[in-house]
Parts: sequence; structure tokens; C-alpha cells
Amino acid sequence: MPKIVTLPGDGIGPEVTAAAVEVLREVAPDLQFEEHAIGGMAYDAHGDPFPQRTRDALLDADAVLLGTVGGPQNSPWNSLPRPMRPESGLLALRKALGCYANLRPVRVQPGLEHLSPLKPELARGVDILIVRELLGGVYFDQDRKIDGDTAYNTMRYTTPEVERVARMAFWAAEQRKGRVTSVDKANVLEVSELWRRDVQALRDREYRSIHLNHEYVDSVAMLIVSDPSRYDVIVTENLFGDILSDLAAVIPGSLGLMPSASLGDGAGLFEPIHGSAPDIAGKGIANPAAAIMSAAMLLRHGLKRSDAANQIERAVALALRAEPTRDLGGKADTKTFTNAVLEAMGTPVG
Ligand SMILES: NC(=O)C1=CN([C@@H]2O[C@H](COP(=O)(O)OP(=O)(O)OC[C@H]3O[C@@H](n4cnc5c(N)ncnc54)[C@H](O)[C@@H]3O)[C@@H](O)[C@H]2O)C=CC1
Ligand SMILES: CC(C)CC(=O)C(=O)O
Ligand SMILES: [Mg+2]
Repeated sequence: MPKIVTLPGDGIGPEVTAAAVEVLREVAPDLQFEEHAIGGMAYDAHGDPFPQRTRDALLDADAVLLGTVGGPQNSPWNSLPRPMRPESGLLALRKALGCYANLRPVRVQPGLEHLSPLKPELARGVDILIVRELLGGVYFDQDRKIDGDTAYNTMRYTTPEVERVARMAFWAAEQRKGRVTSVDKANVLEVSELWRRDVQALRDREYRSIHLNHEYVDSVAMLIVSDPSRYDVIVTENLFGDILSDLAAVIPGSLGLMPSASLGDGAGLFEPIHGSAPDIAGKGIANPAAAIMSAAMLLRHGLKRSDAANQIERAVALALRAEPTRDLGGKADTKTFTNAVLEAMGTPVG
């Protein structure tokens, strides 16, 4: 009986996680769920955004399903010492799980081109996988400080860190169209120079069947939305990947359509890429599709149950076709959309 640790967190996290769990219970009744605290609500309840009890629960987990963390801009959480803030709890969770590769698919399913603000001929068939390095760069480096009118953070990578995430990107590309674009800022940053050198060397040594090119992050920010079909797999460092993937959410039409899987040393972590959306939290209108599709990624990557994952993804596409959520200009709210997905799972294929 696989054990799934759920961490609903803050804001819309509990709303979208409840929807994802409902769908998982339907396709995989043998799963055992154990809910724990993370983020701002964990700080309020236990004085720690990543409490020891949550940490302990991960030890025998087969997979972790996360909602979102963080409060609105005026939240008292934002005045806490940085290690006590909700976002620090999430970073500590990722580190504890050793999830160094964050897979963020950007797909426009057939028949859903109309949800994209892009011209249909640009949106049609888009299928990009962004592989974001998740445990390094400015988010984690301890060489950081704010002192009076001076502050700094450090973007640092080592060859082993670059190679392990690049390997994940090459592995994914082998099962796709065989193309990897490595994204950096090597014209300005030494850390990007190392990144580019190491990704190229690994490709030349071990992945000669993969077509690898290198592009600058500023140019990719333009091209990913103006010519998305040029990309198959994108691999990039932590901060660039965070920003590019939110930008890429424009392609399917909403952040609410962007799931993710974070893989690495042990149990995988599965979470929507969006934040806690304080502007809509508690209203019952959050789009749960990203969380539900993250649950599908949990089944595929965490439990090796691809059939069940495909069933969920197909049902989400059918539900979106029938009635999109508010963020996509439709009328469905969290509950009606989740019910539509559950109903579509019983619909015969074809
Ligand atoms: N993985 C995580 O838990 C993340 C947490 N955050 C945190 O979330 C909080 C809010 O951050 P924001 O910058 O406002 O980003 P956000 O992603 O929470 O929201 C950006 C915009 O997208 C909308 N949105 C996001 N997800 C949606 C969904 N499922 N359905 C419908 N609309 C959706 C929101 O309503 C908002 O207008 C902050 O405290 C931030 O630090 C931000 C990003 C990731
Ligand atoms: C720590 C998170 C708030 C960073 C983020 O925006 C993300 O992982 O998508
Ligand atoms: Mg982000």
C-alpha cells in the first residue's frame, strides 16, 4: 500500500490538493494518504515552516504531494527571519528529499488551443519539457547577506550538480524528440560558462544521439512564447527555470495548467508550479488542474503507473473542453471542475 504524504500548505494549496487527492482515490484506491503541515500554516501551528513531524513522515513515503506555500504581500510571515518564512519551508523540503530536477511540462492538448492567448497555429501541438535545476543557484547558496544599503546572493554551481540535472534532461529527451536546449547567460556569467561547458561535455561523452544547443535566457524568454514549437527539452538553472516556466504558462493559458514533478535521490515531490494565489484563496474558484496533473505525474514518475496517469490527463483535457475554469475564461469552479474530471474518467476512450 504506497504511502503518499500530502502537504496542502497555504492559500489555495488545501483547495487544489483536496481535488487532486479525490482524483487519486478514484484511480488508485490502494493509496494511503498521510497529511502534514508545511509553510506558513506550519509556522503558525508548530513555530517551524518545515516541522520535524513533517520531516519524519517523509522517511517512509513513496511520494509527496504538495499544494502551495506563502501568504499575501502584507502577510506577517514576510517579516519573519528568512528561515522561518513559508518559502524557506518549501526549499528545506526540496533539499530534504534531494529533488534536484524539477520537470515542468508545457503542453497544449489537442482541442484546447482556444484557451491559449497565442495564435492557434503557434499554440497547436506545443509540447515542451522544462527541466529546472532545483537544489542549487541563488536559492540555496549560503554566501548571501543584506546589510544596510548592500545586499548580495550568489549563483554557484559545481560540475556534479550540473551533470546530474543535465543527465535527467538527456534521459527525458531520449524518450521524446531527442533535442535539448540548455539555457544560460554565458555571455555575462562565469557560472553559466561552467554550466554550458559541462552540459556540452556530458552530451559529447555519453549522449551523442541527442541534439544539443545553447541559448541565452533573455532570448529564450522571447522565443518560448513567440515560437514555442522550436523547443523539446529545456534544461536550465534554478532561478532561470522558475521564471521561464511561469512565463511559459501563457502558452496553455494559465498557471493553473502547469504541473510539476521533482525527482532526485529518493521519494519524488509533485506540485503545481503556481503559488498560493492569496487573491483568490478561500473562494472556491482556484483551478485545480495543475494539482490534478501533478497527481498524474506522481502516478507516472513516483509509482510507475502510467496507465492511471494517462487516464487522469485525458480526463482533465475532456473537462477543460467541456467547461474551462474561471482563470481560463470559463465558468467552472474548483468543485465543478473536479467533478467533471471524475466523471470524464469514466468516459470510454474514443
Ligand atoms: N510553490 C509554491 O508554493 C510557490 C509559492 N509562491 C508564493 O505564493 C504567494 C503568492 O505569489 P504570487 O506571486 O501571487 O504567485 P501565484 O502563482 O500565487 O499567483 C499569480 C497569479 O496567478 C493566479 N493563479 C495562480 N494559481 C492559480 C490557479 N490554480 N487557479 C487560478 N488562478 C491562479 C493568482 O490568482 C494570481 O493572480 C507568495 O507568498 C509566493 O511566495 C509563489 C510561487 C510558488
Ligand atoms: C520557493 C518558491 C516560492 C519558489 C518558486 O516560485 C517555485 O518553486 O516555483
Ligand atoms: Mg515559481
